[in-house]
This record gives sequence, structure tokens and C-alpha cells, in this order.
Amino acid sequence: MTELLTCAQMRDIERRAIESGSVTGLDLMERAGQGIVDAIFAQWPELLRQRGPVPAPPRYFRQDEGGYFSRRRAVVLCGPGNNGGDGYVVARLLHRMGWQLTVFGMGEVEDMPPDARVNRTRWSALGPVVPLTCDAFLAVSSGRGLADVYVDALFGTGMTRPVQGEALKVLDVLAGSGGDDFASRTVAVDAPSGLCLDSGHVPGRPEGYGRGLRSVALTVTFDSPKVGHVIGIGPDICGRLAVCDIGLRPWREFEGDQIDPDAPGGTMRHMNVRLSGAPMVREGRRDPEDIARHLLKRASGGHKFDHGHCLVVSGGVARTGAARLAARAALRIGAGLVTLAVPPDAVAEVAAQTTAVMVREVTGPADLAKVLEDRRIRSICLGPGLGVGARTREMVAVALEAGRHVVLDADALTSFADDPGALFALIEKGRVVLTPHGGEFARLFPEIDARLNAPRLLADDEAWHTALAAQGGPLYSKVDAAREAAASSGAVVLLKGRDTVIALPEGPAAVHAAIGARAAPWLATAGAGDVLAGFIAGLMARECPPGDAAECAAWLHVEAALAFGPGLIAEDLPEMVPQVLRGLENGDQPHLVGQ
Ligand SMILES: NC(=O)C1=CN([C@@H]2O[C@H](COP(=O)(O)OP(=O)(O)OC[C@H]3O[C@@H](n4cnc5c(N)ncnc54)[C@H](OP(=O)(O)O)[C@@H]3O)[C@@H](O)[C@H]2O)[C@@H](O)CC1
Ligand SMILES: [K+]
Repeated sequence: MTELLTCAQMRDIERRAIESGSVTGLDLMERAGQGIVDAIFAQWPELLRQRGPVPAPPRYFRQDEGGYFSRRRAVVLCGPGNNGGDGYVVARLLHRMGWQLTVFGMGEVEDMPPDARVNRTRWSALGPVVPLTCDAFLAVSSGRGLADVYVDALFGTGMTRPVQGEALKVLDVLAGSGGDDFASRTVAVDAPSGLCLDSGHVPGRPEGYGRGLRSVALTVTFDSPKVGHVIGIGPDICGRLAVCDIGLRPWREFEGDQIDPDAPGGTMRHMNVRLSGAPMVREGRRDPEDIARHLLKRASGGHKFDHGHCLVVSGGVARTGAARLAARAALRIGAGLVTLAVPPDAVAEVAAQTTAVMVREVTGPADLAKVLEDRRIRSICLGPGLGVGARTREMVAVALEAGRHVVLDADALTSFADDPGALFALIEKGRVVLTPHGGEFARLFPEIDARLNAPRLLADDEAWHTALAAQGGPLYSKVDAAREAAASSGAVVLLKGRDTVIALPEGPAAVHAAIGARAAPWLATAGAGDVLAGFIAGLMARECPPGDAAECAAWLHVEAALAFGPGLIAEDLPEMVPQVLRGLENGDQPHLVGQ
């Protein structure tokens, strides 16, 4: 589990650190620059070796700095802010190693923030700063061939608006629009410039720069990944993500697990955005892996009802497959008992295809209410294959009014498209999980969805967002959207995708990013969502709180898919659960994003 930070949170940590007097902004910038250089040599160790006979050092090379002269060449693009400041440090450190540098700069030195200004001035004592233009950039490559490394230090967490002008032209070329492969030699400082590290979008360029999604080789960020590295197109354009510790740990200790709604945006939030599947960096809410481990501990000698009874409501004849998948998933995740509530005409169909799952004939809402008089039923799953319409709405109402833990998926969500407020009015906080995909989310939360998909609309819940609104950024993110949806509905919202976001009505959110070593593209298969809903229902039957159940289910879903591999169909997912749990028991490492 890794904590993700927003840009405002990162700035806040930096401010606290500097205000403490223990560290200066210059120290942090030096550490950042050194971290980038270290990451470059970790990525390309061959660059540490000398290439060919060593030529005469250029005029500005200073032996007294202890360097040696190398044939290695780097082009460093420095922006007008502290991201650029990091770039100037990198240039100086590589120069000290004898590298030949071409350094491009934006803006005037006197307009730069103080630490960046110091480092630009330090660099200027060693070599020129070439004003950044596309022609100048192209001239360097066409004259001398590609450099060994390109450092993109134009904009980082301070990116406030779409990139334009010469910087945009250069970023397009860097991303390969001219046919040259700069990207595989590019290291991005904090972010590929132009990427909004809060939303994972590139303002004004939904497909990124160049000819479409093109990843840099390496992105080096500081202290923690930012939200934008793992959602939206962030994972597509960041390449390998290296996280560099610049000694800020002591200033990121903060209290509580709640968002203070009145706090200015920069105020720290505890574990409010987490990335599942990466190494855990701090204690907080339970990790999905820990929850899954806990599942292994079935009370010995316990009765099946001790592990919860889960009810899955099925659709009619020829539409029972989805509910059967969900029921199987609930059973595999360890619910003691799973019952399928089936309309009379479909009983024979379901009975013929299930064994361990029980079948109960349920004619309609009144009958469902009767079944729910059995207090041993702890959780209910409605939606998969249920059909869209009034009957489903009534069944959902009965389930929600029964005071159990409920997961609503698919048709149970779409049935309320005309009147989502009617659904939200029935939701008791702390008991319900909604699992929409993008389309279902749009039906239930049309206004939030419009903001999410409007390319330049802003989150307005935070002061800094408001302040930046005048300048056009940052973008409203999927995390913002899921949070707002959870707050307005009172339910845990699991907004599906490769970057699944799970938001609790109280504010905390987690991102489950199926990227890197956790990428499981074969999980996009019919019925996979039904299985996810079943996992959540099964976990809630086992008294897992809804937020934990949603996180653990999302994690297990991907673990199961990874354990099976390509060729997976939805039926395989529940069957992989024992293997995944066995792996946890044996202490096997789960798949980590960073691998
Ligand atoms: N926080 C930390 O702990 C540490 C942070 N560190 C580093 O600092 C970086 C953040 O620095 P930062 O805040 O100065 O922002 P940065 O990304 O340089 O951009 C701001 C400049 O760009 C400009 N600008 C923005 N958008 C633009 C556009 N589209 N087109 C044109 N101009 C645009 C903007 O202009 P303005 O909006 O003010 O007019 C301003 O001049 C962070 O990513 C990391 O690398 C490290 O040193 C380690 C410690
Ligand atoms: K950058």
C-alpha cells in the first residue's frame, strides 16, 4: 500500500519541512537533483561507463570540481519554476561527472522562485542557458545526433494551465512527433511536463503530446507518487516511476483519518488516497492484503452461519448467469452460506447449474422482504442480470430498507437513472456499496460526470482549486468525482476502471491501479464485474466493513486475474481465490505496481 499525494499536499509537506528550520528549500532541491541523477544511472547503468576515447574538455569544464570528462551528453529542459530548478541541479551534477550538457531554459532568471534562481545562477557559472525554442532544440539533435539522456524539467506540480507556444512544440517533438525517439531516453522530473498530477490528464491534450500516448522512459517523483501518476493517462505516459526519498518523512506525520471539510486544500489528509498493490509505506487503514489474510482465519469449529449468509438476487430465466457468478464469488471469498433468490420460472435453470449455492424461489419484492426476515442474512447483492425497471427498483428498496449490507451493481444502478435521488434517499450510510462502471456512474451522477469529462472544469471544493481556477487548472479528477459521489449518495462508491477509485462517504479514498506488474488487461471480460460484486457481498457477509470490502475485493479481483493469466473468463476468477489466499498464507509477495 502506498500513500498517494495531491500536489497541494506535497507543497504542504515541503512548506512544513522548510518552516521547521531543519531543512532549506535549496537542500530539498539538491536532494531532488541528486535523486534524479541516481535514478538515471539506475535505469541506464551503462551510462556510467566511458564511451570511446575521451575528448578534450570544453572551455567551461572545471576540473577543480573533481569531475572527469566524458563523451556522454545530456539535454536538460528547464522550466521557469522549481521543476526547472531541479533540472539545473541535474545539469550541474552531470557536468561534475564530465558530461557534456546542453541546457535550455524558460523565462527570466529574476522571475524565478528563489531556490530555482540560485540553481540557475550556479549553472550559469558552468555553461550557457539557451532560451527554449523548438528550432534551437531541433538544431542540437540534428547537429550532433541524439543525446544519451533528455531531462524534462519544464513543469511539475506547479503546472497551472495547458502548455502552449514553444514549450508545447518542444514537448510534441520530445514525444516523437518528428519521428525521432527521444522518449526512450527521456527522464521526466516529477511528471512528463504538462501532465496534471492531480487528475492524470494533460490539459488541452487528452492523448498527451506527440502522436498519441507515448511514454517517457522514466519519471522520478519525490517522497510519494502523486495521484496523477496512477490515474487517467498518467500510467501511459510516465514510463517507469521512481520515487525518490528526499527526507520529508518527519513532516508528513499527521493525525486522523478524516477530511476536514473546512480545511484549506493544502491541509494534510491521512491516508485519503492510497494505491493498492504497492509497498506499504505507513500504517493506517488496513491494507487489502491484510484484510484478505484475516479471511484465512476462519474460527475453528465455527458454524457456517458464523461466516455470514449472503443473498444474491437473480434475474429471470436465461438471465441468471450473472447472479450465479456473483454467488459463486461470494462463496469462494468465504461467506458461510450463499443463497440465490430466483424468480419461479428460473428456479429449474439455476438449480441445474449450482451445487453449493442454495436456491430460494422469490416471486417479487414482498417475497424478498419475507426472506429478509431471516436475520442471519448479513449481506445482499443486487444488480447482475436483474433487469432494468420498476421491479428492480422495488427489490432494491426492500433490500435497502432491511438494514443489511448491500452491494448494488449493474441493473440495480441503471434502474435509478431517471431518479437517482430516490435511490440515495434509501441509502443508510455505512451499509451500501455502489459499483458503477463509467456509464452507470454517468447515469447516477450526471452532474459529477459532466465535470469529470469536461476537459477543463475544476474541483471547486478547495480553496487552492478556486485560486487556480482563474488560471485554468488543475483538472477535476476521478478521485474528486468518486469522493463527491460517495459524499452525495452516502454509499461507498467503487468507480471501476483500470484506475479503480474507491471513495467512502466520510472522505477517504483509495486508488486501485492495475498498472505495471498489476496490469491485467484480460480482466476486461464479460461477467468480471458480477464477480467483483459477489466478492464485495461475500466479504460484507463476513462482517467486513463496506469500504474495506470494496478495497479488498478490488485487490483480490486483480490478484485472481494475474494468477490465472491471459485466457481468463469470468468463471475462472472465483476459482483462483483459493490460490491467491494460499499465496498470502505462504507469505508470497503479491504483485506490486512498481515491479
Ligand atoms: N514540493 C517539494 O517538496 C519539492 C518540489 N520540487 C520541485 O518543484 C516542483 C514544483 O515547483 P513549482 O511549484 O515552482 O512548480 P513548477 O512545476 O516548476 O511550475 C511552476 C512554474 O511554471 C509556470 N507554469 C505553470 N504552468 C505553465 C504553463 N502551462 N505554461 C507556462 N508556464 C507554466 C508557472 O508560472 P505561473 O503560473 O506562476 O505564471 C511557474 O513559473 C516539483 O514538481 C518538483 O520538481 C523539488 O525541488 C523537491 C521538493
Ligand atoms: K517535468
